Amino acid sequence: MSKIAILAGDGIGPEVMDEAIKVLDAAQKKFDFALTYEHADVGGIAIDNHGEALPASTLTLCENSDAILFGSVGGPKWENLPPDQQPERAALLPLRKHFDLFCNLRPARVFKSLTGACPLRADIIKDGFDILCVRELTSGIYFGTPKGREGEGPDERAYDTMAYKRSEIERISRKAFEAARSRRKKVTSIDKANVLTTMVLWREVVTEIAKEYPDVELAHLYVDNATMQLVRDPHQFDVMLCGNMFGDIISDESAMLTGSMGLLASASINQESFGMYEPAGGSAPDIAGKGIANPIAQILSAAMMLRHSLGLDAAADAIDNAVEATLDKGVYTADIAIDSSTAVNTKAMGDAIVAAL
Ligand SMILES: NC(=O)C1=CN([C@@H]2O[C@H](COP(=O)(O)OP(=O)(O)OC[C@H]3O[C@@H](n4cnc5c(N)ncnc54)[C@H](O)[C@@H]3O)[C@@H](O)[C@H]2O)C=CC1
Ligand SMILES: CC(C)CC(=O)C(=O)O
Ligand SMILES: [Mg+2]
Repeated sequence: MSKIAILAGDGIGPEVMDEAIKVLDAAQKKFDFALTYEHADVGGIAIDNHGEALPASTLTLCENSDAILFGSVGGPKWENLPPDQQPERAALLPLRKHFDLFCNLRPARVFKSLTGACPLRADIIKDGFDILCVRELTSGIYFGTPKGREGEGPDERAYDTMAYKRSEIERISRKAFEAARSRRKKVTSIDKANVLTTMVLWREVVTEIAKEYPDVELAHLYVDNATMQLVRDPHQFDVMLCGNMFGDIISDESAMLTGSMGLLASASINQESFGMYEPAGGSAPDIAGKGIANPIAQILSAAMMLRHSLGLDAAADAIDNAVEATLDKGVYTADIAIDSSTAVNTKAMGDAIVAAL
């Protein structure tokens, strides 16, 4: 019996989480394993209910669980709080840091039946694409110190620090090369070594680690070129190895290439394979409460949880296949439907995936 901490969070989080739990329930019946769920507040809802974005009780629940299934946090209601009290900075980043979830895996591939939802020309995606963004998640500019704000008037200034330790680059690089070994054996490291000293070290260390993996090809790209190459020819990429901020940006871009932000799952894992599983997108305040969000990113994140933290590969594969079969049947939420009059809602998409499973 594995215990799952369910942190649905804000905006569309609870809506898509309900569907992921439905799919996990169906997978348990089919594959004969047992999960227990315990729900806790995180993010804006936790600020409203407990006065802080990451209550101690939520953190304790996560510590006592086998994995965390996370929705999303943040939204306009909490945007005017002091920055260090806002859901993203006071809950999401501390959770990642607390559990040392340095390895963020964000797989983006175009489903055959969704090539029409990809914003690229048909001739560019005729060969499809299958990219794994391996993003460093607990360091870089999101965590570097000092960060702050000082002075006033025209001299007022604000600053953040981008810093990486050699050991941090080494461990995420190894994850990228290991992942590439079971894929198409190519790592493209994304940096800005022509301008940033941190990225000079990044490139040096990635190049050194590559020597441990002579069977894997290594290429380096500056991030500006990489974002351009991604829309010019996504098929050229296998594993994209990125620091925290560049991976954040590249993964949103690759999500849209698959057809929608609502399709991109992610796993945030530590060295012991403990993980938090979360859609790559956010709380989507523009569609929250309407019941129309695409639950697939949350459902595929749940599948990643079964695979990476619970060793239930067959069940994870079955969920992946059920999602693909559902899309093949032409069941689309509004974000991926070419003809919006045929779009189904969040719940109907979840039901269709359960039926396919
Ligand atoms: N992991 C997390 O909890 C994250 C939280 N955020 C927070 O979420 C809030 C909104 O951020 P945005 O920049 O608007 O990014 P967002 O990812 O929430 O939304 C961007 C666009 O993608 C669409 N979208 C996202 N998920 C979707 C889904 N499942 N189905 C259909 N459409 C979907 C939204 O409707 C919106 O048009 C902010 O407070 C932000 O800080 C943003 C990213 C990650
Ligand atoms: C608070 C942000 C770092 C969350 C985000 O945009 C992400 O992880 O993709
Ligand atoms: Mg992001």
